[in-house]
Amino acid sequence: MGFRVAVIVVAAGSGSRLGHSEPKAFVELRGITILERALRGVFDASEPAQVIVVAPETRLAAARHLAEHAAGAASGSVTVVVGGGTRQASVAAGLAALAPEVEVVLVHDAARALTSGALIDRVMRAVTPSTGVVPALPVTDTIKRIDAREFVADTVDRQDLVHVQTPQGFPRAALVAAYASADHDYTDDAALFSAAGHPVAVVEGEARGFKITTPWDLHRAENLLGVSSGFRTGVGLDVHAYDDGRPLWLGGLYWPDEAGLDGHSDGDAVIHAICDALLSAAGLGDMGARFGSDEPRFAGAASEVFLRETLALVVGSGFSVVNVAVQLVGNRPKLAGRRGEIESKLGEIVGAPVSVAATTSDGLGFTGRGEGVSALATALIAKLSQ
Ligand SMILES: Nc1ccn([C@@H]2O[C@H](COP(=O)(O)OP(=O)(O)OP(=O)(O)O)[C@@H](O)[C@H]2O)c(=O)n1
Ligand SMILES: C[C@](O)(CO)[C@H](O)COP(=O)(O)O
Repeated sequence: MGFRVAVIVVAAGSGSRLGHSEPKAFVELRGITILERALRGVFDASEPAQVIVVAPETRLAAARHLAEHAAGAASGSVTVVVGGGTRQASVAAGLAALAPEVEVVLVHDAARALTSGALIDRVMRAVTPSTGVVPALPVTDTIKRIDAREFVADTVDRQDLVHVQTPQGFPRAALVAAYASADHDYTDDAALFSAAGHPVAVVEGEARGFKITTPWDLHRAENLLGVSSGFRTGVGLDVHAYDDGRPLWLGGLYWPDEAGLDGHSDGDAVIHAICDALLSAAGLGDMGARFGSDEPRFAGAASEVFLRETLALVVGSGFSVVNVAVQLVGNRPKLAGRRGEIESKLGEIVGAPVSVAATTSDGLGFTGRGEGVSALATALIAKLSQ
């Protein structure tokens, strides 16, 4: 199938101002990478397009995988190419991969992860055989020019100022020619296109199309995606008898010189209670239903495995964990000395704060008689908007 339109999504930047160790487009924004979120907007546009993702050399396979995932059932084709040392070089690499039949090219920053399909449509429709298009919004702050000493030199009239976003759309032939003759680096494609003598029209941008540049922007995007249909709580209880012949695993830690806990897996009551709390909060049943004790692969299993699988189920159902609290009831082991260790180990797996408390039952009941332990956990999770 031939495409009239191509969308080049530039994702090869390092994101130095964001300050993460991985390239910015591969940083997660509420469990989904910035690149995949940007691509969802692209695939939401009404006209199917050739989508060209420009990625860092080290992330080509990941970019392809994310793009195919974002495409889902949408029609469109995905091409992934290696980016360059500047945004402009990355766009040039994308232009070199255009399919022959493409007439209109949109260039879009992966960093504008929340841009809607509607804005992409608006830009696509406004491009003519001779005119480029940029989405723009009015400047709302007062703009000052400053001097070398960082003193205010003057106030700029903002009446005719806008700030521009992406995608920016262009007629293919004129854009390719403008890129071929560009003699210096421009901060956007429209500037390069204008410098080659072509007109650029403005369409209305959108507030959610802001560029994720700094940690503050990422935070803002996270908040915008935030909770859409409220919080849910869950509760989980687990009980295990002591077994002197087994090693003790509790709270994801190994406890030397302590009697172990009986069970089909390693008997880690703290983790099991947390798994049940998370599953119940998400309405996903319980551990028995999900990780049946009749399954040989769970015999003697480290309970960390259950927690990781539980998390995948919860997150896969569109939830994010807000926090987890768990209390152990038992005479041994004494958790206090290793509380921080447990909280940080489990918090890392859960991706949210986990607080751990412990108590004895004052000699009462099976825990008081030293026959075993029980653990009670609660979880708070939030449904995310997609
Ligand atoms: N060599 C580059 C530089 C930037 N970009 C892309 O251009 C878009 C806008 O760039 P910006 O947000 O400034 O990203 P970075 O250059 O990665 O950020 P920084 O300047 O903070 O390092 C981003 O989607 C980025 O991935 C690119 O593909 N290739
Ligand atoms: C293309 C752009 O996003 C339009 O606003 C912007 O110019 C990119 O600039 P940066 O310096 O690469 O962040």
